[in-house]
Amino acid sequence: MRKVFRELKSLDEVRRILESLTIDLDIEEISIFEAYNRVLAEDVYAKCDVPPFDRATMDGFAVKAEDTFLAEEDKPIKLKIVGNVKAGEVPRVEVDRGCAVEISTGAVMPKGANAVVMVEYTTVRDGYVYVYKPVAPMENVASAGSDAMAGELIVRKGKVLSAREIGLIASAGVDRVKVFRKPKVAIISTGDEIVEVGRPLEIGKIYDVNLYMITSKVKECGCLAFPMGVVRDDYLEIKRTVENALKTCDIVITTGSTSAGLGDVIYRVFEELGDVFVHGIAVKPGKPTVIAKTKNKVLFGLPGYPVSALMIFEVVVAPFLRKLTGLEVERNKVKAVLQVKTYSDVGRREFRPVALVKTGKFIAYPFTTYSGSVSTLAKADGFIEIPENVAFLEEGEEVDVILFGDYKPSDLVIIGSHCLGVDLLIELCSVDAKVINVGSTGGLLAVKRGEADLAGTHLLDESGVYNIPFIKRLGLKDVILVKGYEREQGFIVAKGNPKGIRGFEDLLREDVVFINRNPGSGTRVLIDMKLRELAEKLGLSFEEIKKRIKGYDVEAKTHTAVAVAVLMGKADVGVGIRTVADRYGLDFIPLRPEEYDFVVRKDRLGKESVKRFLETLRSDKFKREVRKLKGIRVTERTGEIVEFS
Ligand SMILES: Nc1nc2c(c(=O)[nH]1)N[C@H]1C(S)=C(S)[C@@H](COP(=O)(O)OP(=O)(O)OC[C@H]3O[C@@H](n4cnc5c(N)ncnc54)[C@H](O)[C@@H]3O)O[C@H]1N2
Ligand code: MOO
Repeated sequence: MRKVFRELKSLDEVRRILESLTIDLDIEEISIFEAYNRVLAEDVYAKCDVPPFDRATMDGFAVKAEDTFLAEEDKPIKLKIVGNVKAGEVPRVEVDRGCAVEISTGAVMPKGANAVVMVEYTTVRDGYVYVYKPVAPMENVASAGSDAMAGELIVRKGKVLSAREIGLIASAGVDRVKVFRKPKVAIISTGDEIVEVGRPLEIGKIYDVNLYMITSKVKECGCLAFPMGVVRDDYLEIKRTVENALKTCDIVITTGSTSAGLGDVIYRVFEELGDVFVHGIAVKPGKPTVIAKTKNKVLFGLPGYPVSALMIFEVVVAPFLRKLTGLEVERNKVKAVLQVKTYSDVGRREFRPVALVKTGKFIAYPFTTYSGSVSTLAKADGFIEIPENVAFLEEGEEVDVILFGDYKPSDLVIIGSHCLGVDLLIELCSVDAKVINVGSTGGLLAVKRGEADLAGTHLLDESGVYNIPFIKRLGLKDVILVKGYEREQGFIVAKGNPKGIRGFEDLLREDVVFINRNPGSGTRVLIDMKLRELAEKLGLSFEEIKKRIKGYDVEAKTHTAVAVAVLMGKADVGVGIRTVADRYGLDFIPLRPEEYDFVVRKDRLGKESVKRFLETLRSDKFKREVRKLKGIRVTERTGEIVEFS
């Protein structure tokens, strides 16, 4: 019988349990060269005085301070130079009344002297030094032990050693320290479909993401990472690998095979090897997380989806590891304004990756992609937390964004419709650009609000004109349109066009399955325009035509998704750009060119990054390189500025 099954625990409860859990780590002695970011396991005491002697802190003359009291700028006092001491030397002379010894910074103060006059306030003539300014006793002198005294406690046990502590420890003559051993963490990926990067990818397989991603996170938390590779979805194999890992490691992290569909392999393995105390957390993503403990060891079973695995690592595993390694730090947070109304499941705390744009204040763009999207993670600057009892956050609401790392604003912000041509332009102009893909309309609105410097757009109006009607309709002022390039739109079909698709009439055939695009996309406008024309030609209503097309209701959100649907045989035909068809080795039947243009705010035209981007668009280099992306074509209008009122 299972002890627990999907009794979802709240995140707070899971954190509380983990907080009370410790792993005893033994102690090792290491050189201070290796001590950075390690946790001291013993108090460190100074072996000598720091500094070890009274030391001159300035270049000048060691004197008896009382000899200088009457010195004035226009009435210097005169002292006889009786010798000199350099840093590292044992002084061979003493300073008597009326005498001075030339001394360099860091040198031992000669007997009898109690202050140093800086060389700037002296002149030397005929074996005498003339002092123009009095010094007080101990002025420009650091006395022995003033930093630390021999036997003094200088750094306490538990301290995470930074460069500053290591410097202090070195000054006190301590070259080796006792620290806690770094926790050893094994990382295991599971799944029949997962292949280690570097191997060939067969159909149905995907490259491992989690092994590499989680290994990096483990290191970031100051632990020793032991990536153990990919294991098939097989109870015995997974059990054997986890058992093996437990022999040498303190913590084992698996990803995948947590969900009910697979008969809860990880749950069963963990239960066999330890005590499962978390089986499901009321969070999104990452609900199927399993956590168990055995004597002095902890097992984490993270869900397979990379976004889920990473988020659970961030909010559950990382705090636990960082407490062990002493690297615990408050996460960096910024306040931001939420750009769009964001829905969430009530009953689960949701973590939503966001991209940040700074326009005086921070604007947060939530990602709507599902937990499998790895590019989301690379593009996100951080994430927001939506509480369990909240069904949505309003547009404009202030949110806390927990940063993945340090946020650095980009030089160029492009928000709009995704295009491989834009990726190429950015590569060629080598500016630090942030690209947020929210579709053409979203891009125009972002330019209007000033969040984006420019937007890439390809909106076809029913009048047959691209972009300008939309710019006007959406009320964009003080912007210019820069003509971009043409993208060839057409039917994307399987290699060899097995269904013999030639035109929109073919979509009405019984044996043809279509894949549509989302409303609001330029492609959808084109599709509907063509279908209206067809309806007129056949004397049918538009509604009737729509009903007769199999798959009209199935909408893909991107060109790529259309191509993939065709590639996987889910649809026979869709409409998209040639570049994508080409990339997936699919056939392409051209329909008409689409005008992909850039809308730029006038107040950003002087910005270096914007200038570079537009120069690149007009460059010969772009013209040359863009040919490689079949289906994108520069025209004689590329780079032309279109002003309108
Ligand atoms: N019927 C149900 N199905 C699913 C449920 C559920 O409650 N009932 N939960 C869903 C949720 S939520 C999540 S999260 C996942 C968790 O499933 P698993 O932990 O079993 O993960 P897998 O099925 O093995 O993988 C999910 C997904 O991620 C890919 N993956 C796995 N490992 C890796 C890796 N190392 N690198 C890259 N990608 C990886 C895998 O191919 C799958 O596409 O279950 C849902 N289903
Ligand atoms: O728990 Mo899953 O992680 O929602 O995607």
